[in-house]
Amino acid sequence: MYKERGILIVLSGPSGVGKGTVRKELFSTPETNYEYSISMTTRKAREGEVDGVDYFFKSKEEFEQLIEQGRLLEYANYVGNYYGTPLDYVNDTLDAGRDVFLEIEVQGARLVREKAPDALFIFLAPPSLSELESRLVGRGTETDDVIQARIAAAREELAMMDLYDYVVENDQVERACDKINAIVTAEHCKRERVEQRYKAMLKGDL
Ligand SMILES: Nc1ncnc2c1ncn2[C@@H]1O[C@H](COP(=O)(O)OP(=O)(O)OP(=O)(O)O)[C@@H](O)[C@H]1O
Ligand SMILES: Nc1nc2c(ncn2[C@@H]2O[C@H](COP(=O)(O)O)[C@@H](O)[C@H]2O)c(=O)[nH]1
Repeated sequence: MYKERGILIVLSGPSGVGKGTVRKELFSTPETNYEYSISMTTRKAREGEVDGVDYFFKSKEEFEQLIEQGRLLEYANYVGNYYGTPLDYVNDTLDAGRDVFLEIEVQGARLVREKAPDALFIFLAPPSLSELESRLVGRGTETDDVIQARIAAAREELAMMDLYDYVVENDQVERACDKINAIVTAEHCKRERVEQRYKAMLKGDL
């Protein structure tokens, strides 16, 4: 039986905007029907992060081997570390008719746009630059140098938001989640093309 391919959902935006927080909130409810693609990274695990849950933590050599073997849908070198999306997991899950959710930075999202133009691109925007900075500082997981580098990157990343299908402001986590779920539901309605099935039925083709 023909099975509709899942939708590749790409949530992107600057560091500290709340992508991880929004993603965890989305996945904490049983109604959420997406599969989260766990990324590979060469970054060191933060306190409490678990290999195979938060990321697959890799050495630089291991990561470069994955690149050479073509096993990543996309990857980026972001503020001194590699981050990438496993290709087979994404393809197998989409082929099984399940939606896949990527939470990635902006360079990577651009590469996905080239390789999978039918993906759904959502940019998570902060209420303001100063709020972005205070979220990044308040998280307390990076050194001052890294925070400054991420803020510098954020200015360039924010300039890319009009390349996305949708921009969702993360003023409140629950509100942002509701909007993302609504966008995905609408995208399913669009792709199901119910009206074409009706037209075929009315013509007697089905
Ligand atoms: N809507 C919100 N209002 C206030 N604080 C928020 C909101 N969303 C997230 N935060 C806080 O902002 C900080 C950064 O959030 P988070 O780690 O989810 O960002 P991120 O975009 O995933 O960052 P990175 O790209 O660096 O992984 C966290 O301390 C989080 O609790
Ligand atoms: N291009 C990709 N970016 C990714 C991927 N997984 C995570 N990320 C993004 O990297 C930055 C930094 O993450 P952090 O965990 O060190 O704070 C952040 O914007 C993530 O969304 C990926 O597979 N590809």
